[in-house]
Amino acid sequence: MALRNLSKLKIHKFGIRQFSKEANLVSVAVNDKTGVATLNLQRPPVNSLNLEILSEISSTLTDLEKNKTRGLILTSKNEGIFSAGLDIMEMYKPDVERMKKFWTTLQDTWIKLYSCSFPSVALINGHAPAGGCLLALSCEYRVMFKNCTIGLNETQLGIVAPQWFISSMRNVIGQRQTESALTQGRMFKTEEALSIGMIDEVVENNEEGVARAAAFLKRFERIPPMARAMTKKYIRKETIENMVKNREEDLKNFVTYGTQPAVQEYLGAYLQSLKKKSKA
Ligand SMILES: CCCCC/C=C\CCC/C=C/CC(=O)SCCNC(=O)CCNC(=O)[C@H](O)C(C)(C)COP(=O)(O)OP(=O)(O)OC[C@H]1O[C@@H](n2cnc3c(N)ncnc32)[C@H](O)[C@@H]1OP(=O)(O)O
Repeated sequence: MALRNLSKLKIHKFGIRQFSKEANLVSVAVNDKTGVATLNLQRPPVNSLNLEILSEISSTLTDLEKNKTRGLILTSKNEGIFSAGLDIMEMYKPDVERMKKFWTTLQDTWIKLYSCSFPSVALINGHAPAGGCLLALSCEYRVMFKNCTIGLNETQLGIVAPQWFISSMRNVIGQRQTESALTQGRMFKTEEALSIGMIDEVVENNEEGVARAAAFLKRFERIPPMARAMTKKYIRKETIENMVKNREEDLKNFVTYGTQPAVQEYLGAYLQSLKKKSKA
């Protein structure tokens, strides 16, 4: 059954039900027995995050919150790529009004994911550069496939990861590792990411990944949800408040900095290198 609004969702016992948003850039499967929702990113070819998919992720998170979901598994329908990060086309030769809407929607999505009351796991079943890494870092637990890469590679593109991207990483792997990783724009292989605590577990395949994600969520079965949610809120409060307080300035920085000729040149060259690679 396709539903436009998950808030109309009625939970039946047992079974898994699939829901797709109107444009189908994400789909949601709710396990009626556990109340756990799996949110699949499905924007071929590489789940790059443009305005439309971010809007769908954002509204899905609102719906899941309203429906008191018991947990979230964030993953990709496109095995091999979790998400290629922000869609560079949103930043290259941009229409400034759309660019503003795009960034505001990214901010909203991050706030909702970072502060969601339910436990969240990223099942990283493929590469997760930049914005893809940000989504994963915003969850509470990360399970990752072998032979993939993850990291905030912005400096390699000649752009700067905003403060809240940096805080999201620092809160997981600490100041020293973050400084070293971000100044180099370093992408970590799965085993390296595990060794610095950027991810929590390595899995062989999707079945094992889903099982490990479910096992993490099960840890909260007997923890009163309100106590859990308040604790998470207190722990993440400072990071979220900093971002919310500065979001207007962050938007201004993004537009001012992102439209500079030197930055546009870097982005253009990077896009070319991606295209050449895919044609080789
Ligand atoms: C002072 C304060 C300043 C504050 C603000 C300033 C700046 C803002 C900072 C903005 C932050 C941005 C964060 C980001 O997320 S930027 C995006 C970074 N992403 C990447 O670098 C990933 C690039 N992609 C890859 O590495 C690979 O594509 C891959 C994900 C590993 C997948 O590899 P593969 O399966 O081999 O696929 P292809 O490489 O062949 O790609 C297929 C297809 O998709 C296009 N594409 C790939 N990634 C993106 C992308 N992120 N955006 C748009 N398009 C992308 C690629 O060009 C191919 O297209 P064609 O088929 O047309 O050739």
